[in-house]
Parts: sequence; C-alpha cells; structure tokens
Amino acid sequence: MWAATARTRDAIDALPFVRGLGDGSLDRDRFAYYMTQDALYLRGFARALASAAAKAPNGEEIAFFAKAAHDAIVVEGALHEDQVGRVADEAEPSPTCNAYTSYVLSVAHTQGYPELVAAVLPCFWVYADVGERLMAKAGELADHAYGEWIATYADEEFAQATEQAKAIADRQAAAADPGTVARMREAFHRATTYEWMFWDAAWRREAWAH
Ligand SMILES: Cc1ncc(CO)c(N)n1
Repeated sequence: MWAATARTRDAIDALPFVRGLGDGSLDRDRFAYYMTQDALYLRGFARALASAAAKAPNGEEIAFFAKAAHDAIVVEGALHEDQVGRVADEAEPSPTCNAYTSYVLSVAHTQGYPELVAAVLPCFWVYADVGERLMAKAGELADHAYGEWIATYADEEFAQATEQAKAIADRQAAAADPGTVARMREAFHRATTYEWMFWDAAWRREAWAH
C-alpha cells in the first residue's frame, strides 16, 4: 500500500511548508494557522479513532484505538496549546480541514473496520515518517524553531503506535475479500493525499470564499 503512495510521499517532502518546518525557516503565521487547523482536525480524527475502537474485533485493538483517540486529544493537544494556546471550540475549520475530517468520519460511519483502519493509517504513518526524516536532518532540536513539533512525531512511542496501526491494517487486508482490499487501498490513498493537501492549505492559509 505504501509503495502505491510513494509519489504522494515524495510530494509531501517537497512541500514548501514541510521543508520550512524541517529547516526552521517557516514563518510563525503559517505555523500558527496550521496548528489551529490541526487542533480542529484532531478532534474529528479522535472521533474516528474512537469509532475504530468501537468496531475493533478484540481487546488489544479496542485498547489501541481508544488510547490513540485519547493521545490525539491529550498528547498532541498539549503540543498545540504550548505552541499556539487553547484553540476555541468555535474556531472554524478550513475547507481542506473540513474535507479531511468529514472524509474519515464518513468512512467511520458508512464503511467497515478494515476500511476505517486504512483511512486512519496515513495519519500515523505520514507523521512518523516526516518526523523521522526531519529529525535526521535537524541536528540539535533545542536550537530549532520547530524542535518541539519534530520531537513529538519523531518520538519512539509514536513510531511504536505507527507500527501497531500498520500491523492491524496488514492483518485486516490479509483476511479481507478483494472488494474490501480495493476499498482499503482507496481509503489509504485518499487519506495520504489529504495529508499533502493539509500542509499545502496551511502554506496558502486557505480560507472559505464566502
Ligand atoms: C493532519 C494531521 N495528520 C496526522 C496527524 C498525526 O496525528 C496530525 N497531527 N495532523
């Protein structure tokens, strides 16, 4: 699945937002816009993870997704609050933020556990991958403008959660019929594309036309 999305992954590395995050040159306004939108995204994403917990077939996977939902709000929320302060409940999601969260929530509500697992996997995988790459290039994080962000996603615990999410997706794909596997690929690809769009939207500080 990852191989089919390699082009999108390369395109994510090439984004001016991601490059600027990596070398610290990104301006604070764009970063603040991104963090606010990301806090809104994480609320929707956490609901989708809680849905995955509700659909999971065994205790281990229920616990995994329930903890992931918790961490998306509590652990990542602490990073956001630290960086941009508390994001108001009534802050407005951008078109892309709204599209991405609506998409994962629609998968949660209209499709099965395998498709939902595939739809949330890029959120783990893309961030762990970007975090790790930026960490390798960044050097001393204490002196880095976005060191805290990089440290959060290059973290060993986040890497472990990503491995667990991958293993769950692999097990589901191995047991699924061809139609389900095709929908899993579609969900994985679409969510990876939304990851690209999310950073691109932050670079453009995307707004609603009206
Ligand atoms: C848009 C987006 N995708 C994934 C993550 C990682 O949880 C995040 N914080 N934001």
